[in-house]
Formats: sequence, structure tokens, C-alpha cells
Amino acid sequence: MKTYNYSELTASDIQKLVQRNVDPANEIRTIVEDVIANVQQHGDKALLDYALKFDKVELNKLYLDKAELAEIAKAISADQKAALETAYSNIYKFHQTQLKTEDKVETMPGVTCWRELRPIEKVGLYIPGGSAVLPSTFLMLGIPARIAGCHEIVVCSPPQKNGKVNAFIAYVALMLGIDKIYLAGGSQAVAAMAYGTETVTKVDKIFGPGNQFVTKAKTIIQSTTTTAIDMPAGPSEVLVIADETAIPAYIAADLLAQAEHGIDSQAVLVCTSADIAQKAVAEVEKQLPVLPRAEIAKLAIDNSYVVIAGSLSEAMNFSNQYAPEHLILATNSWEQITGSIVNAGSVFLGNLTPESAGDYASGTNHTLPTSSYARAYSGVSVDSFVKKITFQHITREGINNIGHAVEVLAELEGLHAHRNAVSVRKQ
Ligand SMILES: NC(=O)c1ccc[n+]([C@@H]2O[C@H](COP(=O)([O-])OP(=O)(O)OC[C@H]3O[C@@H](n4cnc5c(N)ncnc54)[C@H](O)[C@@H]3O)[C@@H](O)[C@H]2O)c1
Ligand SMILES: N[C@H](CO)Cc1c[nH]c[nH+]1
Ligand SMILES: [Zn+2]
Repeated sequence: MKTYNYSELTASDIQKLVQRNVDPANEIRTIVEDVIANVQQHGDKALLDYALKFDKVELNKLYLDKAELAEIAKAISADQKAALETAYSNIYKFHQTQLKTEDKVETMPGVTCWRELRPIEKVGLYIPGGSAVLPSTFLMLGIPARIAGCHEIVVCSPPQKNGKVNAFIAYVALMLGIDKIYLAGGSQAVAAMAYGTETVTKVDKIFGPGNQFVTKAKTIIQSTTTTAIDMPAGPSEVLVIADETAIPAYIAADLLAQAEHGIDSQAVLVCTSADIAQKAVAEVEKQLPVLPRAEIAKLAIDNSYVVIAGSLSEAMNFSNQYAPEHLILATNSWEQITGSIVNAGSVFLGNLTPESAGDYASGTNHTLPTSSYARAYSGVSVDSFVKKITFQHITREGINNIGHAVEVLAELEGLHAHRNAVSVRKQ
């Protein structure tokens, strides 16, 4: 892994280092725009054609129904079932606490304001299934959607070679009470949920991570349709901040865990100890070749790097500019530095907290902003599946109390009809 010294980096060097997955020649955009236009024009037929072109499978039907899912799910073992149940239970417990009723506020006597939650009616969940099928993502999206009370949940996932989804995706569908899965992947799935086709319902908001095609499609449709998106959740990434108390083998395992997601993933180590950094890189070289996905992980590691920082505060400075999807604090001093985290999707504290725990089963959501979008976006939560509608009620006393201020403000904006709407009510 290429190593840089933080003290030698200029502001523009840092700018270059923290950039990822840029599409300067608009190659991804061009492909995705074409796919979107095709799905918009040809609906289901385009989805079937793309299944053949990209997923190499000829489908005779675009979805699996409840009976088919139940049959596929039978292949799952007791141990696998138990692991999914543990994940379900922890994710459910953590997300359930996010559903909060807010207090009413009397801003002045007789003027009361409050907010109430309403579920987004139709939501679309994208479950990745290209280079790895991710049933964990189905739990991460389906559980908060169910807790929020969304009425219609449309699910798309790429068809596997046998023209179906795997047993784990089918089992999670049963756990979540979801009766249908559309066999569509990539940007075509996003387009189908944004525009609707003969069989796929148009949804109000699309959720879920995916590769660069999926992410680009989400960012395009949010400006060309009335369908919203959760966030740009693209190729996985991790930044590990480590000091002399970190354990090189653990750091390497965490870097490789995200590197194995895809060749466009990135794993960055920012370390205050040159010795630990060197040992961690040696560990990466030792652990990598024996991974079944070594080829993928190697390309991602080639696209990753190490920064040697003078102090934990310098390391955090770099991390805040990088705005990682996952931030691991591999130091016994983590309590002293959490307050200085400004930009990160999800944070893992201390040497015994692997990021994989959050990916699968600790309870937090793993659908998180990548490519520095953690500067402004949060990960998926129950909040992502609801709207917060404001309400207000004004009494006779209230209209007399607030009336004058509104009349003056309407007057100064030259909006007399606004002023009159108050004046006619005042006594
Ligand atoms: N940020 C997060 O929260 C998060 C969570 C989980 C996974 N991820 C990321 O999700 C991604 C999953 O990617 P994946 O590829 O395995 O699965 P995917 O389901 O995102 O994409 C597979 C689909 O991409 C389309 N595709 C493939 N090649 C194409 C091409 N040349 N042109 C147009 N479309 C093409 C195909 O339709 C295929 O079905 C990984 O990058 C992983 O890191 C991110
Ligand atoms: N690390 C991914 C989020 O970037 C989530 C995931 C799913 N399965 C394994 N990992
Ligand atoms: Zn992961």
C-alpha cells in the first residue's frame, strides 16, 4: 500500500487523496442514462433484456411470489436461520427506539405547534446481488420500513444464474412478511421503481446500496422524477485511525473486510505509529492471498493507501476531510477523540469492535453514505422511511397574541392578502 506522510501533504494533495469513484469522462452516467431511458420507454421488456445482457439469465417472469420464495427458503440450515434471527432481533431493537413521538410546543399563549410522523406510503428496496448477494442489506432496509409502517414495500434484487434469488434472500423476505421480489438489478431496477413498469410499482422513495451503476441511477432519478432516494450509498469503504495501541492483525482484517466488497472499494489506514502501520501492511499481505475473493480485494487494496500522522488529532483531521462511510478507532484512547469526529457514516470504537459486527448483527444500519457524502447525509434509519408533518393550532387568545407580528411582517414584504388573513380573524 502506498504510504504518505501527513506533514508533507499539501491541501491539494489531500483533496486528491480523499476523492473516490469519480466519473470524469461520464462513462457510467452515459451507460446509466441509456438504461433509464430504455426502461422508461419499454418497461418490463427492457428489464428482461437487461437481465439477459448484464446478469446472463433468460427470465420468463420478472418476479418470485410468496409460494416460490417459501420453497427456495427451505434450503437454509438451522444455524444460518439462527444467525439471521440474531441479526433481525438486534437490528429491530436498535431501530425501534428511533420511532419517537415529539412533544407539542406552545410557542406563545394560544399558539401550539408540533410534528407527527407518517410513513412514506410506497418504498422501493434495492438488495445488491452482483458480485455478492447481501441478505443482510435486506434486513437493514426491511426492518426500518416495517417499523415505520410503510404500506407498500417493493423489493428488487438481481437474478442469480438460476433465474431466482438465493435461499437467504428468500428467507429474509419471509421474516419481513414480503410476498414478492422483482428479479431486476443495477440501474434498470432503480429506473423501474422510479418510473414504474407494467409489473413494477412506481415508488415514492428508493433505498439501498449498490455498485456505481446503481448509485448513479439513484442520483439521476432523484432529479428527473418525483421519487426520492435515501442517499448515495456506493462502493464500501473504511478508514482506520490507529496508534501504537492498535493490533496490526486486526487492522489488516478490517481493511480487507471492506476491500473484498468490490474492486472500487477503498480501505485507508491513518496511523500515528510508522511501526504499527508497517506491521499492518505486512499483515494485509499475509491475510489477503488466502481469501476466496483475493482477486477483488487485491485490486481494492491497490487503490488504497496509508497516511502516517503526527498525532491522533492530525489523523482525525484527515479522516474528517475524507468523510468515511466507516470509521474505526483502533486505539485504547478512543474516548478522548470521539468528540472531534465531524464527518463519518458509522463509527467503531476500540480494538475489539470489528466493522463486520455492524455490517451484520450488532443493531446499527449498514446502509451508509460513501464517497464523502457522509459530510451531509446520515445512514438509513427509521427516520428515512417517514415524513415529519408539522401541525399548528391557534386559539382566540393565540390569534390576538401573534396577529400583530404577522401583520407587520406581511406588510414589510408587501403581501397584503397575507396580512388580511390575520386581520379578518383578530377581534
Ligand atoms: N454503502 C453501503 O451502505 C453499501 C452496503 C452494501 C454494499 N455496498 C456496495 O454495493 C455494491 C454491490 O455491488 P455489486 O456489483 O456486487 O451488486 P449490485 O447489485 O449493486 O449490482 C449488480 C448489477 O449491476 C449491473 N451491472 C453490472 N455491470 C454492468 C455494466 N457494465 N453496465 C451496466 N450495468 C451493470 C447489473 O445489472 C447487475 O445486476 C458493492 O460496491 C458494495 O461495496 C454498499
Ligand atoms: N460493508 C457494507 C456496507 O458498506 C455492508 C455489508 C453487507 N454485507 C457485508 N457488508
Ligand atoms: Zn461489509
